[in-house]
Amino acid sequence: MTTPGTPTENLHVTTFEPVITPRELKTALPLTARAERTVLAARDAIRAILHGHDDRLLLILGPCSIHDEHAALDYAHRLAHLRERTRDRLELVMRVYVEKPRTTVGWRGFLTDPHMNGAYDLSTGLHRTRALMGRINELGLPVATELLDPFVPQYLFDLLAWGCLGARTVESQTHRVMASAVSAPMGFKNGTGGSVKLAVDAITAAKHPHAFFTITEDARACIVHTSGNPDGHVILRGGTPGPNFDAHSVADTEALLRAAGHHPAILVDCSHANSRSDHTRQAHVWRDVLQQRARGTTSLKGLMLESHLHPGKQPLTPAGQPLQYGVSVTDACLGWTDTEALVWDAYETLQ
Ligand SMILES: O=C[C@H](O)[C@H](O)COP(=O)(O)O
Ligand SMILES: C=C(OP(=O)(O)O)C(=O)O
Repeated sequence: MTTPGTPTENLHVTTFEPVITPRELKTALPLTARAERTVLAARDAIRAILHGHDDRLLLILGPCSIHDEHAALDYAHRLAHLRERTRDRLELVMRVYVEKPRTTVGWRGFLTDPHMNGAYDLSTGLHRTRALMGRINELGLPVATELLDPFVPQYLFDLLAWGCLGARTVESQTHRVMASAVSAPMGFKNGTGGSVKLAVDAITAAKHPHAFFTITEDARACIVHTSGNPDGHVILRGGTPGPNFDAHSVADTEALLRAAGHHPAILVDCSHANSRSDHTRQAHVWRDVLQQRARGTTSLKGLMLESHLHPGKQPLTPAGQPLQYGVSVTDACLGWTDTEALVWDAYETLQ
């Protein structure tokens, strides 16, 4: 649909394109009874871990970004199997990140650009993402993702066990008020500059009631009033000054959370600035945090790992050229063999 030109508006808009409504998408790809059980049980388990009623560890593992459903399901089958074998001590959830926040520009994720060619076929991205998240939940494996576009939750978030605001949006009021409406527990990353206070402020903001513009199930513009999200927690991911997974940083974070009146619940992201963007260093971060937890730091509730079927990353190839199977196209990831070994390390540490 091209835009009518007027002298004062839409000067930089090329097209408006109609999109399916949330209700139509959910009718085409409904939440099945099995998937609903996965979502509800995982949300309860994660809340219990965060609030100290369950002393298992929350592990959020998976690719930096989804770009290929087959590889994602291959990974999901393996993780679902591992989840079953470790569930007495660990709560395993899969990272299904489909919208990527970029520092400047770059591929913006499977939902936004599913053909990876700059066509921005968001309608197909929505369908394929909902289908994929549904199938992963059907395996009994809960889904975690980052909230980026304010309209996307209406289409997908009945399938979500855990959500987060990333380091680039944690200070954004738009995203904080959106988080206040999310039914799942929400993690808040420290800012890219390293400020943990931004994450603590985001927890405070998201815990409060808010009102904001969004769309209904039938895609009518509306104002939604929220009651606030009571399950916010900090994710330490390091920042410009360096990593922040060490015992001092964890103690400082705990103090900030308590001072703001929040339950001290902290996850550590082993990737990003905590690994200095070297995927192989994630193992060191993981083991260090497990040792802190074993020494009695109970505010450490879980870990996040960027992990795929095969280690490393690959550049996006020119159109038509095949990509390597199961290798990240965004941040470098650990491969499956190392991932499995780290999960068993966590299992043994929690003995
Ligand atoms: O997690 C992924 C990346 O770190 C994030 O999307 C930023 O990527 P960029 O700095 O390569 O744009
Ligand atoms: C973008 C991500 O992380 P951060 O917001 O910490 O950079 C991510 O986890 O994919």
